[in-house]
Amino acid sequence: MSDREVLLKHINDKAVVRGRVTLSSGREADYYVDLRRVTLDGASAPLVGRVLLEATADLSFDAVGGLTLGADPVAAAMLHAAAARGRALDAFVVRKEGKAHGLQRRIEGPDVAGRRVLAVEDTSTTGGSVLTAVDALREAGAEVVGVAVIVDRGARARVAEAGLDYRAVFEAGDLDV
Ligand SMILES: O=P(O)(O)OC[C@H]1O[C@H](OP(=O)(O)OP(=O)(O)O)[C@H](O)[C@@H]1O
Ligand SMILES: O=C(O)c1cc(=O)[nH]c(=O)[nH]1
Repeated sequence: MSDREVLLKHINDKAVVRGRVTLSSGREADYYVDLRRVTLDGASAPLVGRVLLEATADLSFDAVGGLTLGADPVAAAMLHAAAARGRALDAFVVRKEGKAHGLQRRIEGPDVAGRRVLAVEDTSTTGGSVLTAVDALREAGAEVVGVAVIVDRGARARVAEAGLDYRAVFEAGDLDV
């Protein structure tokens, strides 16, 4: 089985939860994909890193990250998968709000100004979270080369409308829901 096929099995086995749920956007849905149960799972996270590197192999970027919290382990998995291949890839974390103390940074990690970066998410439904990260990155002077997510739940059109290349490893229809 390919990494992508194994990852799909892990998502179906560990992350798909059926039942009425309120989503980040306030919308209601009949299932939830709790990808933190995959991206923070020791057996699954390496697959996430490799599969997302593969899905974005034709894009040129040297830092990856997104809006905390869902994006954080995705970026870390990609960083480690890249390092295992001898590729230098930094990660960053976009805070939901700026920090009032310390260095008051909205984006943590190595500086992104002037760099080509990839914005990631575990899952994207309306695209609101990832586009918030994109806005913060652009404000910080980064060039966002695209958006990559593990599971797309419908954000493709909105992200594309924002002029961004959108890579989703899986669509909702690929899942056992
Ligand atoms: O495309 P959207 O409509 O923005 O929804 C997707 C977002 O919802 C989830 O995060 P959540 O807002 O639950 O926060 P968390 O990452 O802090 O858990 C998920 O990790 C995405 O970030
Ligand atoms: O839209 C969301 O908030 C959302 C959907 C989903 O399936 N999983 C998740 O973590 N967030």
